[in-house]
Amino acid sequence: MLEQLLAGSLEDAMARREQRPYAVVEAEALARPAALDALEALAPADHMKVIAEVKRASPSRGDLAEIPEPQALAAQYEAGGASVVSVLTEQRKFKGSLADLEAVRKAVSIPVLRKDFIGDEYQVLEARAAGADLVLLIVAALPQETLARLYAKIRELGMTPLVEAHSAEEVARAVDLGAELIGVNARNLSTFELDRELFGRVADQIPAGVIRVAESAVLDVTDVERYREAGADAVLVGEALVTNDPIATLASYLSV
Ligand SMILES: O=P(O)(O)OC[C@@H](O)[C@@H](O)c1c[nH]c2ccccc12
Repeated sequence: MLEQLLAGSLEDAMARREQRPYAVVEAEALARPAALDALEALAPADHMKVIAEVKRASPSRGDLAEIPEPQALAAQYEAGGASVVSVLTEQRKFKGSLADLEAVRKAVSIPVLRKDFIGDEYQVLEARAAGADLVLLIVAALPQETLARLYAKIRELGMTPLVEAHSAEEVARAVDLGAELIGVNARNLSTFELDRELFGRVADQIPAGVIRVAESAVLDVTDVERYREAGADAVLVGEALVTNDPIATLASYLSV
């Protein structure tokens, strides 16, 4: 499934590239004001930080919410105290788009993450051109050399890579890249199975000074407490925020 998701995102990107060549998007990316400092926004604090996700649907959970105005939801996230807004831009299964990201960028002044299946520099340029400050890199999706190349490209454009792992081996590869922001996804993107204990098992492998994000399967405040006890600096939450009152839900998570 992960291979199909990546192949679909790359195919969609190559279709856009026919319309908007590399050099055009590169010029747009370079003309943007500097990216916001995501490491500062997510720096460890005396409470859990939240990366709040704009997420309409997923292959594992189906349709979640319509979100006709992603910018309005993102503004609520910011008002509710989120540190970063994550925008799913994958179209086929998550029903997102780069237009969502652009709309969100205009509506908030906190850092914005492009969440997609990234495998090519062109997608990184698109992210910056649309106003992203962070880009997700999924270790399981790519060989190490490709990850290193994309990691460097994201940094070169002033953005922060969020490097996502789903096993001890993948955390080691994220650390090898020099990642300063590592996400441990409880959901296996190949099988969609959840492993809620994974974060706790691998957290100690993440060096001091690296920001640790627990991703997926936060359904209530007890999940946030569990991740906090296991050493998470931040949680990345989608479903629980798009299916409940985002402001009240964020308030409860930020009290942890
Ligand atoms: O909706 P949830 O269970 O709160 O999960 C959010 C986020 O972790 C999830 O959307 C996610 C994590 N890694 C990904 C990679 C691709 C697509 C989606 C994701």
